[in-house]
Amino acid sequence: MKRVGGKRKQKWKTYTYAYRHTAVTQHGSVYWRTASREVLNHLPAEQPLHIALQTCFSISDSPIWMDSSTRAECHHLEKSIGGAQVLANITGSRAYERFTGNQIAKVYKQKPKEYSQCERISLVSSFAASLFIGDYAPIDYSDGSGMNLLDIHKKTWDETCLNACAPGLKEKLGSVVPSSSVLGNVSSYHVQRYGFSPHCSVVAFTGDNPASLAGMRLEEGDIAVSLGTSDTLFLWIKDPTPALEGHIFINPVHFEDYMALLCFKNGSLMREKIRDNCSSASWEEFSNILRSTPPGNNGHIGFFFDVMEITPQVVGIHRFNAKNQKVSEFPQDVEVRALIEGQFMAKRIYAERLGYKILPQTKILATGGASCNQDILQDLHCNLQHQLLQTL
Ligand SMILES: Nc1ncnc2c1ncn2[C@@H]1O[C@H](COP(=O)(O)OP(=O)(O)O)[C@@H](O)[C@H]1O
Ligand SMILES: O=C(CO)[C@@H](O)[C@H](O)COP(=O)(O)O
Repeated sequence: MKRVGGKRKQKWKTYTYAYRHTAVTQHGSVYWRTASREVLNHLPAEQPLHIALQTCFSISDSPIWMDSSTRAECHHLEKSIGGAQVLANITGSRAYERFTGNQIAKVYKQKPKEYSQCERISLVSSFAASLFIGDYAPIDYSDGSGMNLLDIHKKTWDETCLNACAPGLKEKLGSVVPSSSVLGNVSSYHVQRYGFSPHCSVVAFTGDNPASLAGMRLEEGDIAVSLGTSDTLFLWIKDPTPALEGHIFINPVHFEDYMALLCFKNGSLMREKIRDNCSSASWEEFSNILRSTPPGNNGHIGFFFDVMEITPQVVGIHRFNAKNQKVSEFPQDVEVRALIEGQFMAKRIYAERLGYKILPQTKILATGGASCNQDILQDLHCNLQHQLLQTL
């Protein structure tokens, strides 16, 4: 809403903001082929985007956050900057395989021709914004913090990190802007083809986790848990202390502040696997089991990492009985409870290890696909032992 008119004659004029649907997966990268800007600037209203843009990408399979094949590039980046902690102090995170700088370094190494044919690299968020404004959209501070390239204090690209990843990267990345920046109006393509108002403003797009922090109106002291494909835990902080575990991003609401985030890769896909094995592929049955088994699981505990976990870096399924003996399987109902309790216990332990305090007044807010499941939420509540608000 924007107020127009003088003090006496106040009117409120409503603008449509293409703002609500800006939450996209973090860390993924899109490689625009040379001369694509021209195409983007003059999209023909009679063509769908996938036809109009079909020649615009120099890499056809864009890497996404689930890729963990860049260990060598991570080592190289940390070595170039003086170590993992130095990198974390500058960019908010030690080198992570899914972080975009390392993904770009791999593209440059394995596909140098395609890299040189690329004039612009977008994140998934700035890519989506580009489609709306009909031009290359800048990367926003918050999502840009998930690249191992941005100095989160100076809010500029770090030259040493850029040079360690690939040549000519600064030009290909363009500028970075605060996450709440208005980028411009929606392009004529959207006005003509989809009937958008030509006055519709486009705000910078950002990653799903920063957008959740903004959308959930998180206050200092609150903790948010996202139960999507990945599980994440994040909070609003003022004084960042980057560590070798977890991430610090620039805050999407107040860019002088920060957000701390922990990411767990074995989230919903792991729960789906146990649901399929132990509760006839039914969430209802899964919930029945959670309701009919006691908190604490009579001392049985399990850690389930189907794929290499991010926090902590381990893989495999590890079950322990009440006598703390490692066992190879559990009865199905014990397995379901062990999974959920193990996942939420890990969140609490890792959050506390990083110094995040869960106080009596702390609100725990849950979002993401699995937050529609009251029984999973109940367990989250038991494990974090505080007031729980479900927001989406
Ligand atoms: N009733 C439910 N109980 C538990 N998990 C659910 C339920 N419904 C959906 N989910 C999970 O939500 C996940 C999708 O979450 P979502 O936030 O949409 O994903 P993303 O983070 O990729 O956008 C699915 O993988 C599914 O396992
Ligand atoms: O890698 C991270 C956060 O650092 C993930 O949380 C991605 O942002 C993907 O999220 P979903 O697929 O779970 O939405």
